[in-house]
Amino acid sequence: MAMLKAFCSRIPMGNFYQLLFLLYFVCVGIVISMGYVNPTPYTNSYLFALPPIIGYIGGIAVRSSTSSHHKHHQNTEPHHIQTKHRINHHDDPTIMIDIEKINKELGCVKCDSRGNYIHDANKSRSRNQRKGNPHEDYHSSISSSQGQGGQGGGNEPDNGEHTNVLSELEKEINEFYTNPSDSLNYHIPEEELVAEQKENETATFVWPTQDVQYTTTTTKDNSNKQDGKKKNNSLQQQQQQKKQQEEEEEFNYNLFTLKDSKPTPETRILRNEAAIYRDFNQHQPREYYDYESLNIKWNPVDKYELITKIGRGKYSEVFHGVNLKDESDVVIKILKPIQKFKIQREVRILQALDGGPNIIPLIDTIRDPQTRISSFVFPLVNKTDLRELINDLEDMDVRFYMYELLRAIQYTHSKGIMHRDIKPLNVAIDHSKRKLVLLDWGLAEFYHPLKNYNVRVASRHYKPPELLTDMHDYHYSLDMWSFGCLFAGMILDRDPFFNGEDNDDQLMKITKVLGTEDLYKYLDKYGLFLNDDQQDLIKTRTKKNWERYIPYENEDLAHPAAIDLLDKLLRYDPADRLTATQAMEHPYFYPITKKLRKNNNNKN
Ligand SMILES: Nc1ncnc2c1ncn2[C@@H]1O[C@H](COP(=O)(O)OP(=O)(O)OP(=O)(O)O)[C@@H](O)[C@H]1O
Repeated sequence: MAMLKAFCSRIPMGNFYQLLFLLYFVCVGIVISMGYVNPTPYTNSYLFALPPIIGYIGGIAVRSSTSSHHKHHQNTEPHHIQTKHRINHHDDPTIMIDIEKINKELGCVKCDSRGNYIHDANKSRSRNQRKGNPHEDYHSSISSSQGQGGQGGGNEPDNGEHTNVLSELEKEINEFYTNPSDSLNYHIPEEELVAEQKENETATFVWPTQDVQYTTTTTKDNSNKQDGKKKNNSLQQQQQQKKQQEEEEEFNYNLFTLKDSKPTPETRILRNEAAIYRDFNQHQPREYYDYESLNIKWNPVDKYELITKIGRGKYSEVFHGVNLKDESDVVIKILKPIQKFKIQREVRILQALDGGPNIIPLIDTIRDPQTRISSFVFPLVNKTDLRELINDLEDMDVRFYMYELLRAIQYTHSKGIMHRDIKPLNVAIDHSKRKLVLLDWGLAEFYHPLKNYNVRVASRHYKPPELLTDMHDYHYSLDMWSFGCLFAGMILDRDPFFNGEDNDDQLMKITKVLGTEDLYKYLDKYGLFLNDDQQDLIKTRTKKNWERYIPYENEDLAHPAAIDLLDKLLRYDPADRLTATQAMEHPYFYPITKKLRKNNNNKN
C-alpha cells in the first residue's frame, strides 16, 4: 500500500486519471473476451470508446489546471529575484549617498542612510484610520515608497493593498540587509567561476588614471598580479571616495544656492543660464563664495585721519584721508548702517578679486570700537568725472579706457562674480596716469547658475531688460548691458543713453531704440510677461538705426566698428550679448590689442 501511495504521488495528476481509465479499458476487454457481455456495436462503443475519451479529456483538464498554477508560480519567481536585484544596488556606496540626499531633500526622516525604511507603527494602520489626517497620509506614503529602496517616491494616498505589498517588500529588504548573500537566488556553477578566474589571469588591465596598460599572468609572475590588483583596488577606492566627496560637495553647494533663492514662476519656459564661468563657484571651496561665514578682522581707526569729504553714495560717505604711518593718501568709505551680510559680501568679493586688473584694492577694514561704525580703506584715485573727461578724449583714448574697463569686468566674471552696478560714477579714471579702476563693489555678487537673484540692483539707466522684466535668474551678461549703456553714452555723447524716469519708463525708452519685435521674441523665449503699466506704455516700435543717434561732432568716436560693437552689446536676450572676452576680441579694439602685443614682444 505504501509503495502504491509513493508510486501515485510521483504520477502527475493528469496522467493518473488517464492510467485509471486505461486500467478500466483493459478490464472491459477481459470481461468481453470471457463472454460475460455481448459485444454488440452499441456496447462496444459504450464500453470501449467512452471511457478513454472521458479519461483523455479529464487528463487534459487536470494537466492544464496544474500547468496554469505552475505558470503563475513561475511568474512570481523572477519578479521576486528582480526585486532583489533592484535592492542590490544599495551595495554601491555612491548610490547610498544619493538616496540619503534624496531622503533629506524630501524630508524623509524615517529612512536610514541606505534609504531603508525604519519601521513605524503608524504605517501598519489601515487606510481608514489614516484618512483622518491627510497630511500624515502624504508623509507616510512618501516614506513608504522611500522604503522600497528609493524607487517611486510618489505622494499618492495609500490604500490597504498598497500597504500589504509594501510591508512584504519591507520584509524582503530587511531580510536582504540582514543576510544579503542568502537572499540572492543565484548559484554560479563552479565551472563558470573557474573559467572566469582563468580569463582574469590573462586579462589586460587598463590603468585608471594614466594611459598605461599592463598584463599580468599568474603562470609567469604571481606577485605582479597581486600588486596590480591591489593597486587597481586602491585606485578604484580612491576614485570612489573622490566621486563620493564630489557628490557631497555638489549636494551641499546646491543646498547653499537654493537657500535664499525665490521660486521660479510656472510661466517660465526657459531658464537663463550663463554660457561662461557657469560652474566656477561650484568648483571653489565653500569659504570662497559663502561670505556669510566670513569673519572680518576690524582694525583700529586711529591709524588714519579724515581730511575732506569727496563723495557720497547710497551706502556710504566717502572721505579723502591719510595714513598717519606712511602719510599716503587714502579713501575712507564710512559705511552707513547696513545689513551685516552686505559688508561681508563686499569684503569677500574684494578679497577674491584682489590683484585683478583695474580693480580697486581693499587696503584695510577699520572699526571704531565706541560707535561701532565700520569703514573700508582704499587707495585714492585722482579721478576725473568720465562725463567731463569725454570732451578731452580722442578715439584711441576711448578705445583704450573701454578695453581697460572690459579687462576688469572680464576678470570679475572669470572669478564667478557679477558687479551689478557698472556705471560712469563707479569708473575712476586718472587720465594723467592713464589709469582706470572699477569702484563700488557693494552690489557685487557671486554667480550660481539658475539662482533667482534680486532684480533691484544696478542704477536705473544702466539696468538691462532682464532686471526690468523680473527675470531673476540673470547672470554675468547684465554687466555687459550696463557696459553697453556706458559705452553708448561715451561715443554718442549722450549719458545716460536710455534716460528712463522709472523702471517701466526705462524699458519703454529702450524699446524706442531697439524696437519691440526683439523684445517680444525675448519675452516669448523665456516665458516672461510685461506688467500692466509696461503694456500700457509700450507701443509697437521698429528698431532704429544707430547712425541716427550719432552727433555730427562725435563721428570720429562713433565710427562703424564702434557702432557694431555697441549693437552686439545692447541686445534684449542676455544670451545674444557679447561676453567680456568676446567684446575684447572685437575689431574695435584691434589697435589696442595690436599695441599691447607689440609692447609685450618688446618687453620679452
Ligand atoms: N578710491 C577712490 N578714489 C576716489 N574716489 C572714490 C574712491 N572710492 C570712491 N570714490 C568716490 O566716492 C563715491 C562713492 O563711492 P562708492 O560708489 O564706493 O560708494 P557707495 O555708497 O557704494 O555708492 P553707490 O550709491 O553708488 O552704491 C564714488 O562715486 C567716487 O566718486
